[in-house]
Amino acid sequence: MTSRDSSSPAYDVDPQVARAPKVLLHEHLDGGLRPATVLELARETGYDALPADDATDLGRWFRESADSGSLVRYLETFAHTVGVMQTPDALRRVAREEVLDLARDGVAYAEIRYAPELHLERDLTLEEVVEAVNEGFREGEALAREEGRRIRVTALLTAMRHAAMSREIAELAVRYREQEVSGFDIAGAEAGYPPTRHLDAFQYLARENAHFTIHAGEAFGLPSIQEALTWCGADRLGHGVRIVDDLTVDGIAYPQWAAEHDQLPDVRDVRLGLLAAYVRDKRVPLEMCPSSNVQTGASASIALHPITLLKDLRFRVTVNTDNRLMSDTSMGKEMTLLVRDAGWTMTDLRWVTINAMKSAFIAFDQRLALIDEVIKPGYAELT
Ligand SMILES: O=c1[nH]cnc2c1ncn2[C@H]1C[C@H](O)[C@@H](CO)O1
Ligand SMILES: [Zn+2]
Repeated sequence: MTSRDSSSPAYDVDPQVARAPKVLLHEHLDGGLRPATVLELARETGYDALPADDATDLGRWFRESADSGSLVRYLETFAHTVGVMQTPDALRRVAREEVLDLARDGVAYAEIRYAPELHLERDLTLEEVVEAVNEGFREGEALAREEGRRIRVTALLTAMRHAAMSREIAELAVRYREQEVSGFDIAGAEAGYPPTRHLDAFQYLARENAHFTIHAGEAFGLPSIQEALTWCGADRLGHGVRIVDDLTVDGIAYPQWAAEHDQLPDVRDVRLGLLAAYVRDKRVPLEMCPSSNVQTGASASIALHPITLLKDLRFRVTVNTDNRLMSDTSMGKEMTLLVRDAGWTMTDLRWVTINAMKSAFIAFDQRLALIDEVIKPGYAELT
């Protein structure tokens, strides 16, 4: 059984983790709605296909449906969030609330991604979608400031890997680069849709000196990671968890070793293949999302999630939520789980937070300022 035990008791965010400044590089706008907002927007916009009519039941439905052990089935749940995000007001509200929720979770900097092409059912233009979301992000930042919380959010524009709009979306991202759109991504079902399908978009972005990340090494293994990095030139990997397929433990391929052991290996027994060594040597940021991976079957549990091994091997690991609604999670919860189930310390959390800030798509001086003025002092205050 690879899916998460959905009957496990609710747990609280560790109080010290709650106070720590956080950086989030991998969160989907359409995966982070409040259940009550999904219900209200459905009512307002006439969307009548929701599977529950009460916020608690709906939240549970999303989490349990996403607990399928399959990325493809996990992605089916997005029909209901995307379904209610088809008007400027709805997009603005969702964006505003997400920023506020992240700020309350202690997030100081976030890159939130979404696929503009999924929000055209009611004749919005791609530009109208981006502008509505941007307005919501700015409103969310202002509301957070009123609560005494400082957060900055930039957008990543995603193209769906099964579709054929990546070049257009890449151009859109470049057009809005001065308006807090910091990069580009491809997402959706991975198997059967290799990153090189979108080479034209990536080569365009490279010519424009623009940044992009690619969902790779989540539901499909090393060839996807190899293509994303060496053919497409991705700055970061979305998930990248399957890079462990290129490790050996005592001469045994890691997946086989892991199937036979109920623990993580000693790092001294681990050897890196050429691709894994390349990822570590080049400091390629891995946008890892532990709970999401347990739900889609990429990892058996948080305790056995490769993020801990990769951290101990000093890969450039970052911790992310992916989809707070589908995983019933937050940055505080992901970090608490790593402390509780995988033995992480506050020093580890500080390290991955600085890793994430270094790997963000905003300008170097701005990243440095957040590290020196927010993250380091924030962690110093915890002790
Ligand atoms: O973890 C994921 N892997 C691949 N695609 C994903 C994941 N989470 C969300 N998506 C898809 C579904 C959304 O509708 C889309 C844009 O945010 O991205
Ligand atoms: Zn994702």
